[in-house]
Amino acid sequence: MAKPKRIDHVAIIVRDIEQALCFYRDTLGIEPSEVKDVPSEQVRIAFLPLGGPAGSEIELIEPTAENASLNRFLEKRGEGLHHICLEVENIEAALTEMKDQGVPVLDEQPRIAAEGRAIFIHPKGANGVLLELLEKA
Ligand SMILES: CC[C@H](C(=O)O)C(=O)SCCNC(=O)CCNC(=O)[C@H](O)C(C)(C)COP(=O)(O)OP(=O)(O)OC[C@H]1O[C@@H](n2cnc3c(N)ncnc32)[C@H](O)[C@@H]1OP(=O)(O)O
Ligand SMILES: [Co+2]
Repeated sequence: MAKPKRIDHVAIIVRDIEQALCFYRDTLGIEPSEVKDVPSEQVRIAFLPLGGPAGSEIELIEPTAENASLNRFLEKRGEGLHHICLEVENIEAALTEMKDQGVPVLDEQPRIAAEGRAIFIHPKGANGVLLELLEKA
């Protein structure tokens, strides 16, 4: 069983990363390790690490204009929790296991994520929460 090892990140969708950093960095005091564009996902991401190497991250995601799905999310629901990412040992094994169990996965193959390879599970298969399973690079 491809049991997840740990929470890798909790992703919060925002309209403007710089504005969101006024709270997460300047008020809460969590220094971003990196802010970068991930063109394959049409997003800009800020990583806010907590708890050292074995810890987790808050991931602020800002969709680019082209990302219809995430912009629809912002229109419908506003800013807020977007997905939770769980680290797995082997992403191919996790994908096979999810498909064998009839879980609605959004990927036929693992996709390139910011820090490894990932698959997504549709919220309808995970009690209303979008789940990302990630094998770290
Ligand atoms: C991988 C790179 C990076 C990293 O960590 O390294 C990232 O994490 S990038 C993150 C951005 N990428 C993704 O989110 C990829 C996976 N997501 C998708 O494929 C879509 O967003 C999807 C399929 C979850 C929803 O897209 P769709 O076009 O089907 O959206 P709809 O507007 O039609 O919504 C359908 C239905 O689902 C609800 N919904 C949508 N998003 C979420 C969500 N994040 N959490 C919970 N529920 C969600 C939406 O409200 C609709 O429900 P309804 O009751 O009909 O209103
Ligand atoms: Co993510």
